[in-house]
Amino acid sequence: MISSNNPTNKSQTPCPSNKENVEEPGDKRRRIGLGKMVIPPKHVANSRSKNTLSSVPIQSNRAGAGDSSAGSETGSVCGTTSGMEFKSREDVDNLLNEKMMGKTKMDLKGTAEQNKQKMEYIKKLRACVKMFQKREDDHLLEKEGFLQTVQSLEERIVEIDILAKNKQDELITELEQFKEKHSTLQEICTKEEADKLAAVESYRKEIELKIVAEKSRDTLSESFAKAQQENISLQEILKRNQEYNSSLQQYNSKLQSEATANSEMHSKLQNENNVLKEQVIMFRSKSDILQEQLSSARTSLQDAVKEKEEMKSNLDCNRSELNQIRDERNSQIVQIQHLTADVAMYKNELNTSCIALENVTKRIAEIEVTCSMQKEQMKLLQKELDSANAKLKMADSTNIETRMEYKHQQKLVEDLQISLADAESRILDGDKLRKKLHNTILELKGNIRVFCRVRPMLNDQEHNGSEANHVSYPAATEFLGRGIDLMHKEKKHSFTFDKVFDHEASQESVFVEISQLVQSALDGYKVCIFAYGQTGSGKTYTMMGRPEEPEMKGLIPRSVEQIFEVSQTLLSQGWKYKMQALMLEIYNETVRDLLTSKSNSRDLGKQLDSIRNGNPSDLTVVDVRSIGEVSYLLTQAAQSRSVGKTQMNEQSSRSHFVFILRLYGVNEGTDQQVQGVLNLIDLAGSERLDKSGATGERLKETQHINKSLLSLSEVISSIAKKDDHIPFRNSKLTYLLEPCLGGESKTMMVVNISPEESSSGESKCSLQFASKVNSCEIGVARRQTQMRH
Ligand SMILES: Nc1ncnc2c1ncn2[C@@H]1O[C@H](COP(=O)(O)OP(=O)(O)OP(=O)(O)O)[C@@H](O)[C@H]1O
Repeated sequence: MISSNNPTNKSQTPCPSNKENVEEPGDKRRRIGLGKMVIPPKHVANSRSKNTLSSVPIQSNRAGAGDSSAGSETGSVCGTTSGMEFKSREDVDNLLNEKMMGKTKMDLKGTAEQNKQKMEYIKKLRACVKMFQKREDDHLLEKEGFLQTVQSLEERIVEIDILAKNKQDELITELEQFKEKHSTLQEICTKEEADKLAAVESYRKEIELKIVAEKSRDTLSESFAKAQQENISLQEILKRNQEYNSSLQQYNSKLQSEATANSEMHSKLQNENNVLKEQVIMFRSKSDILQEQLSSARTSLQDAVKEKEEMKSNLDCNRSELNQIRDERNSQIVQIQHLTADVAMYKNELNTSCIALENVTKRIAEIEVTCSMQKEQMKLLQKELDSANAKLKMADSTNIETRMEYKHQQKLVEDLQISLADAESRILDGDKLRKKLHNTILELKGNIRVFCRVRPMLNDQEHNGSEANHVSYPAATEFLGRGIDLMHKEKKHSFTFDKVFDHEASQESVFVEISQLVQSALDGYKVCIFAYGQTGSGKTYTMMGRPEEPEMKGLIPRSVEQIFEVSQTLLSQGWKYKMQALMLEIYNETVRDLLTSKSNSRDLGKQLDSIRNGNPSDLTVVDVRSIGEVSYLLTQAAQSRSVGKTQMNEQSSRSHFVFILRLYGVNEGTDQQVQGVLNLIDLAGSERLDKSGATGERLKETQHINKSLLSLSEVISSIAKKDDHIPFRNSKLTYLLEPCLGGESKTMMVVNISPEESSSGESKCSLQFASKVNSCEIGVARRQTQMRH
């Protein structure tokens, strides 16, 4: 009985009692004839026919019912065998075993009962044989059907084979195509992979180059700063040396004047000495005379003493004579009195001689005192002379030392001057290298540089207790000075720019970062710096500042100062510059000249082409020769500019302010010519209409400002997407900025941010716009240089 596609299994687990599972061979044929895909394989068909007995349960009643001829032939048998069933091989075996249990057919001596049983048995056997014949017929029919089926199946198989072959061929060709495609794709893949690797490599190299360039820029800036420091300290040393030198010269001349005074004094003293010597000689001669007088007085005194002695002896003689003559005394008394008078006279003479002697002695003593005094004086003078000589000698030696020191200092000054010149040339070289590196970095980056500056809280805001907690700066080295984090609606937004200045950054520190860019204008580049941001965020402060206060000066006055100062120093290298200033504003989509009186000011919108090309006929172009002239023009322009009060800013710029400084440089030595342009732009502030509370004229202004800033953002988006068409002509502002944004110039944007939390939405928009600007590749700026004919 075939009830499934697995007859083998059926033979193992037949299910004869389950009639619902029984399937007629005819059914099978019908099933196969319907062409269903249940096709028994050949060997299954064979095994089925072979195992019919063993595997197919036998239903003799069905065989009997289905075969009328058998029924007629074995009618009695059927009658007696009704209900006889050969369900399985066991039934047949049982039948055969029944025979085995009884006597043999040949045993004819059995009872009638036995005969009846035999007849019954024979009937059964006949029924069994008939059933087998029937089954054989059925099987033959079935076999025929099977054969037909097999044939049709074989045909079908052949068809299917052909189809399969065709399909296989198709598949093979497809496979080959796929293989080809696969190999080409693999080639592309490997190429792509190689390109990717090359790109990654070149990107890595670029990053390395960038790092190297940044490092060398840093080291150069350091060495430049150092060189500047050295320069300053050398200049200080030089100044001090010069001061020291001049003080030495003063000291030297003082010493020389002292020396001449000393030599004058010396000669004077020598004169005095000579005079004194003459006096001494005179005194000596006088003394000699006095000595002679003294000796003659002494001899006369001796003579007088001798005379006195003689007289005494004479007196003695006379006394003896007196004694002798006492007698004769009376006669000789007169003689004695005469003699006494003579003695008295001699005594008087002696006294006068003594007095004269005393006088002479006194005079000698006086002369001796004077002489000794003069000797003392002479000694003193000699001492003074000696000390003066010693001083002179010392002054001479100090003079020599000073001269030597002077020479040494001169040598030092010369050395310092040489090293100063060396340092200056190194600074110049460093400057050149830095310029080159700066240009290389810009060329490598090829994009607009963007700085971000956060305004400090204004006084009244601080008093209101407003805090700028929502703005912070990442401390990671990678983002230090370049990153800014903004909290808006409890979400953190991080941005990175070329430089970020916090609220404490000074005007000077901002300018230092752009000074190289300003310098490029002198080198012949077009330079454009513009400030962008929400109204009241500090654009005008950044660009103009307060020019009257040195610390508060903004980028425009500082740039002008640098341009003029550097152009002066470049004179020594043969460069002569001519400069022209232009100032205009774009107000409500009209272009106005700010250097003409307000009454003369009219819309120059149609002249934007000529303004861009550098030959405007109606715009005032002023030749400027000094910082003062430009400052005057800036003040004039500031007065003409459209400014108004808004809810966000006391003094809000209601227009885009454009300051253009054209520079024409000629080098007399090399005949080289350069043409640079410095565009400094203070954009009007973006403003949310609901927040600004503007109405009437203010509303119109705000709408124009927002529209032109929107055009700017559309232009930036197009550049960032590298669109074929950039909508520069959508507004006057973008049309004017086209040369700056189109790759011809070195461009930098300062995005200004208000620190108040209430402005975080606008700050986010500004920072997002700035990021987009930062990612714009605008190409490489070209230097405008040529040779003079
Ligand atoms: N860095 C700063 N330090 C000190 N004060 C500042 C700074 N930046 C801006 N301010 C002050 O903030 C106020 C607004 O600044 P400013 O007028 O420059 O803004 P703005 O962006 O030009 O505005 P608007 O677009 O309306 O013209 C001014 O009073 C200015 O002096």
